Amino acid sequence: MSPRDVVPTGPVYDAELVEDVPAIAGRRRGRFMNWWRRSRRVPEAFRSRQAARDAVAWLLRSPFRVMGAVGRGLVVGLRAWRRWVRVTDYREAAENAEKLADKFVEIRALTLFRWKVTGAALMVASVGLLVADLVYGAAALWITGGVAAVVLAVAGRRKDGSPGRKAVLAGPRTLTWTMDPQVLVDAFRDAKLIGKDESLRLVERASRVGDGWSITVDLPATRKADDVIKHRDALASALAVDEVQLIVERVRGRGGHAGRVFLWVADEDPYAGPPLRTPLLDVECWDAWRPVPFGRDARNRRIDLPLVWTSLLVGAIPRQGKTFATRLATAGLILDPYTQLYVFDGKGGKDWDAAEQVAYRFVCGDEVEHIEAVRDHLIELVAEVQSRYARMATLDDETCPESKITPGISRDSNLGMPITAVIIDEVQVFLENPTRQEVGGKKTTLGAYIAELLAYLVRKGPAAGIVVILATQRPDSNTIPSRLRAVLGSRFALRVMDWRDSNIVLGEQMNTRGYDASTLLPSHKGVGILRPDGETAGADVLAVTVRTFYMPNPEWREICARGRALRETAGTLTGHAAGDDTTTAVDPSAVVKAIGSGTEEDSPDLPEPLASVVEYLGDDLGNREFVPTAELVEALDVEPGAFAQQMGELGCRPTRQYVPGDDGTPRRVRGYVTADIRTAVDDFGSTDLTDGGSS
Ligand SMILES: Nc1ncnc2c1ncn2[C@@H]1O[C@H](COP(=O)(O)OP(=O)(O)OP(=O)(O)O)[C@@H](O)[C@H]1O
Repeated sequence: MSPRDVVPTGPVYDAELVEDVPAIAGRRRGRFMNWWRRSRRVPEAFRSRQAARDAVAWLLRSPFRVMGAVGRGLVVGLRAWRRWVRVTDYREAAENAEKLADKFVEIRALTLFRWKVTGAALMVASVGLLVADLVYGAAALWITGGVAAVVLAVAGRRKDGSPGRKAVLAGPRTLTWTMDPQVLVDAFRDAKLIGKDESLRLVERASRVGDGWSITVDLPATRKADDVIKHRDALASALAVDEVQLIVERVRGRGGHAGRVFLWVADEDPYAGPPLRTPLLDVECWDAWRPVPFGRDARNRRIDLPLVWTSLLVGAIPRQGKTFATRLATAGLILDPYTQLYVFDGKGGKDWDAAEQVAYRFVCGDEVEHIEAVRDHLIELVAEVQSRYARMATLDDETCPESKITPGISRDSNLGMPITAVIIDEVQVFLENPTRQEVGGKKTTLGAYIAELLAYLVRKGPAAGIVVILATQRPDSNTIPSRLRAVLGSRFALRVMDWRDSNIVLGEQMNTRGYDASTLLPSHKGVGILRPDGETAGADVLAVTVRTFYMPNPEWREICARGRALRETAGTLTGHAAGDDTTTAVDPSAVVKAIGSGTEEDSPDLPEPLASVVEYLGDDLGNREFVPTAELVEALDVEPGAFAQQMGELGCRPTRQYVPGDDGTPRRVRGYVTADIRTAVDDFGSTDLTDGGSS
């Protein structure tokens, strides 16, 4: 740089301040916005930015809407006048009665008369306006024009149901219906949830709740809230929002009834955003008897999962958060030092290795020796359940009021009946093992025997303090036999392949009740449908979509380490974690007797669509005589022609029978006699076994 490049400047002082006007203005604006959002004086509805934006848009649009209404009013007025002047009603009546020729002269005279009336009225109006203009000046014309515009705007306002004047709104209607509930009524009609002539009754006005709008409505008499839940996606489509944004719940108990619906429409995807941290990390220990914090629902309410006195099945396709969800439920039990843990991992990765330091029994792997070890531990536990019942019978009524474990019993080390949790990840690895073995003189497979042992523990164990948690990435009917599935109390389905798998996890016909885990988005990791055990949760809702808390490996390890420290302090560290893997000697015949015949071969796989029909009907297969084809086609979501053909090939031919219609009068419909379906199932079973035997 040459000296010529240096430019002379004035003196520069230390700490010279430069007034930053935009920054100050920005700060003031920020302060004002802060005050606006927090002040109690500003109504809740005005605090949201979206509401403010909407109000401004509404204001800006209103002149155009008025002009539009005036234009429509003009057209409506002209049309009405034309009908009147042409005596259209009289003319049509005469035409209908085929007397137009007779009445022609009369109609013509009336038409002429009405034209004259029109002419006279126009003359009077023009003269009146002229006089008013002369006497009162232009103001009279303005006032008359204004009044006429108001009259025309009222006549031309958008009214529902009038042909050609139906509101057509673009984009999401979420905010529109908060101002004009008629839009909500239209959406219900479009979704066919209410009839054309029916309407809704608003129990409460639309209001802001969390990051969304909520409203409670009463359906017309005879319409059911359950149907709205079932057809939630149709309503979401009519409201032009994604179905994950629309929450529909029945209002139950006091103030609720079968036709009262609570709707909540989220501003945006409620399951997006950063993962949620589990509150268990903030506690030193947890009481296993308390429901474990599991996640949050769309409205950000915490969902807790009771585990004692129930069992849990978690199902999902891979990489959706199944192991994470299972570990979350387990974490609550780990943080209770009085809980005994049997941890079996069929995957054999490192997902569960941290639990080894707290587990009473621990198996990780999918080799035969691992599966046999699991079987032996389960046999040990079945014997323990029997022993617990025997010991509870000897306790006095004060310690054990019913034949059920209590918190006091579970923590009394002298009684030796702690809450014992069996956690099995990738349970299909154990249930599908085909190694033949003989149990109680009958031939079976290792997998089938494990299924029987688990079914016993799930059925009989809860009252004796046994909690069974099973997770599988193959929630199909062959993997988890129905006799085991049927007794599992709580269910959690993350995303699965199709509605059948969803029903296998959540329970029969849950898709037809509006709960289908195959509709969850792949991007929603850790989001699933929780169907809590009705007995323990006392929940008002049948099922709820939950975004589980996120507990990655470091936090999981921290919880396990904390669990170990708690057990060391309480002196409850036993079994595998304490380096003791000796299995208690058990009399196998007593176990076989306990689980009953329990060692049946699995029933053969039925071909589709018979398997789905049998699954859909469940107990109804034995209880009902006839099932309409339309019902099956809708429930199974199949193409009617192909369905009838496949059923025919399996020996089920449709017949016609009378069934009660919606209004109670009998209707004759096509359908299948359940006896035929049962015969087809039996026939298939015997053929399959014969084939199997001959091969
Ligand atoms: N609650 C959650 N919030 C956010 N992300 C999650 C949550 N739960 C799980 N995930 C993400 O999903 C991924 C898969 O989770 P996880 O390992 O539990 O799946 P999985 O169903 O057990 O898979 P696999 O069947 O292969 O074992 C995790 O790596 C994690 O990043």
